[in-house]
Amino acid sequence: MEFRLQMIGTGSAFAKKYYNNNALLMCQDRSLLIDCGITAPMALHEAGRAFQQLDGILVTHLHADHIGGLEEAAFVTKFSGGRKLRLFVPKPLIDPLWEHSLKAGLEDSQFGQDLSGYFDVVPLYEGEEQELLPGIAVEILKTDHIPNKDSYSLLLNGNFFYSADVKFNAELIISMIEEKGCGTVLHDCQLEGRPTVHATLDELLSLPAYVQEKIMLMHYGDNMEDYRDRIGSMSFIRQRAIYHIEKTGRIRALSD
Ligand SMILES: Nc1ccn([C@@H]2O[C@@H]3COP(=O)(O)O[C@H]3[C@H]2O)c(=O)n1
Ligand SMILES: [Zn+2]
Ligand SMILES: [Zn+2]
Repeated sequence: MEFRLQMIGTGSAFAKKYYNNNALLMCQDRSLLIDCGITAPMALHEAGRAFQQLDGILVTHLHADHIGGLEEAAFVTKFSGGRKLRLFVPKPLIDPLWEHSLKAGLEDSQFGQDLSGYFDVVPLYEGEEQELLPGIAVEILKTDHIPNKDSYSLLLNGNFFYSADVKFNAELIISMIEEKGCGTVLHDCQLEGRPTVHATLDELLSLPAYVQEKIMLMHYGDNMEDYRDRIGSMSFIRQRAIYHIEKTGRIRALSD
């Protein structure tokens, strides 16, 4: 199935010019947010949308640029009288998301003793393709980001790879293209400095050109424009532009 994608933010964790790297997926009249960082409430608002209009939110890992907006999402949907949002969470992250991130703000003896007080929680499991919206399915892939912290990349509709936050892993990227037949790899990117917890630009530039051609870079720093001519055969995905994802997993811009 085809779908549309709009990055409401494309910035690295501490970027100021770009919002947190969070993605809106749209299919028919439904929409789902991949990650909901600190800046997501403002970024969604600027994209002309509100949490109450979403059909769900998916969480890839527990850094604040990916979950820091969930308290607002919970409160505004809970008290707007609308329906609960579906919250798609890899199973191992469900308890820590509540206990270590959201409980302090959301625990309420009347309204919320756990995540289910605010969201319809849908656990995601490795090795299973699960439907997020009619027309959009996901398989979560546990990937390496921070030692001993669970973090997941996403394979959407079997042929669109969304890295979320991950260290460079050439085998993973190449297998997504060669074995899964991915039309697009949307990858996080640390533009400068030595490798720490993200793929660096230099590491991604070590990939063969036919692989780079399928890579779009996200989660970049405020100085992204300085790198426009230094990204080989890759390209940058643009904040707030709307893209069409074809049945083949290939991406094409629909708007600026
Ligand atoms: N071991 C770590 C852990 C975190 N960090 C920085 O903190 C950010 C948290 O969000 P992120 O998007 O995963 O990017 C992380 C690094 O910039 C880092 O540089 N090294
Ligand atoms: Zn991040
Ligand atoms: Zn992270």
